[in-house]
Parts: sequence; C-alpha cells; structure tokens
Amino acid sequence: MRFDVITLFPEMVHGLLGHGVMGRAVDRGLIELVTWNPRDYSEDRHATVDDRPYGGGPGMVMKVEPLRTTIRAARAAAPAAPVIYLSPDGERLDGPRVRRLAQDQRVILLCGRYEGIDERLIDAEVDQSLSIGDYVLSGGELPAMVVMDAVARLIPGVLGHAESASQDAFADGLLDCPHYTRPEWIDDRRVPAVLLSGDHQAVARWRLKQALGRTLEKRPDLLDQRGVSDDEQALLDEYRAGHQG
Ligand SMILES: CN(C)c1ccccc1CNc1ccc(C(N)=O)cn1
Repeated sequence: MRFDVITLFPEMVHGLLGHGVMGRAVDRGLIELVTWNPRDYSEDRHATVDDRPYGGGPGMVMKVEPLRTTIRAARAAAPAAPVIYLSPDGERLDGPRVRRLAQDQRVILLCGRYEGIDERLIDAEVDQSLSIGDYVLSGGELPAMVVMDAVARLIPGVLGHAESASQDAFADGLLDCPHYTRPEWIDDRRVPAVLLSGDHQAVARWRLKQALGRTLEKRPDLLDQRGVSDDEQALLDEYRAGHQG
C-alpha cells in the first residue's frame, strides 16, 4: 500500500511512519509514504500557495495553482489512485470505509490548510472527501495520519499476530474486551480468575461475552447494526445476569 500525501508540512506526516508498528511496516516495505509539497511546485519567487478570499472575510484560501500541478504530479506517479480530500464536510470515516480503502493499492491524500481550498479545484480534482469527526482542525494532516494508521493496520503483515488480536473485536463490529497484565493484584482489585485458568476456550468465551456486554452498554447502536447470534445472545444474558446493579 502506498500513500501519496499532498501537504505543506511533509515532516509532520513522516512523523507517523517513523515509529512502532508503522515504522516497522515501512522498513519491511509493506507500506510506502511519499509526500508532495505544493511549495515545491510554485512558479513564483515567494512560493505562494494561498491568497485572499474573494468576497472578503478573514483568513486565506489555498490557490488552485500550485496545488493542481502537485495533484497532477502525484496522479502521474499513481494514475489509478483516488484523490481524497480530508475535510470537515467529508463523508465520515468508519470501519467499512477504512476496510474499503485498504483494498486500494494507492491513495492520494490531499491536506488543506488556511480556510481550505478553492472550490474549483475540489470540483475538478477531488474524487472523495473524508472527515474523521465533527470538529475543525488546523489542517488535513492529522486526519490524513488517522486514515493512514487505520488503513495500514489492515494491510496483511503490518500487525504481527501479537497485535492483530486488537483488530478482532472491532473488525467483528464490537467494542474490545478488557485487558489485564501483571501484577495479579492492584490494591484490592484482581485479575478475573478465568484469565489465569489456562483454559483457552473459557478465556475466548469470556472475552467475547465481555465484548458483547460492553458493546451493549456503551454502543447499543453498534449491536443493533451488527445483530447477535443465538449463542451470542446467551452470552449477553449471562453478562447481564452477572452485571446486575
Ligand atoms: C483548515 N480547515 C478548517 C479546513 C477547511 C476545509 C478543508 C480542510 C481543512 C483542514 N482542517 C480539517 C480537515 C479535516 C477535518 C476533519 N474533521 O476530518 C477537520 N479539519
């Protein structure tokens, strides 16, 4: 998977892929990041990328050029890649959209700054807009990094088997089960006995029960969307019986 990111702050985006799971995935060639800085494609001496808004008002708007030249350069390197604009008015990023993006070989992520980009460029060059939530950020770089991290984790091999467990619950449309590690006691709180039993089947059953129960409690909407099997309903009943009051 290759990410081509168009941004005025390349170093910000490279920061994501220099550490941990993502850093190792880049080292292993499982994911690739190429950044394109519109300032490098500006014709004028001052490398102008923004200008005052028609109609007046505060702030600046990103100009069509040099952005369009930058997009075309990135497209030339990745002809089939969709150009995705990170924007507060984009479609909401969710699990299914992340899974769909992970099917692409390449994506071009366009990061806006200032008050945004001239609308004519969006009309002419953007394939889809994505939002990571209903809030405004100073630029599209953080949303782009959120997209890259979420997508990269679904690329085969990126998560060793040790980390892939964290995908199971969410991929299954449920919230995650609780996690514990040493020591066995913290003050008067101990680790649930089943997790010390060595009974892998019982542990798996307990984890699914917890994931189902916690999803019911915290995100019933997810459970409605997903539906539950008869076995899972039985686990839910058990969970509720154990969590009275
Ligand atoms: C500079 N701004 C206000 C702006 C205006 C228009 C487009 C992009 C930007 C960049 N900022 C973003 C981008 C995405 C999100 C999100 N919710 O995904 C939040 N903020």
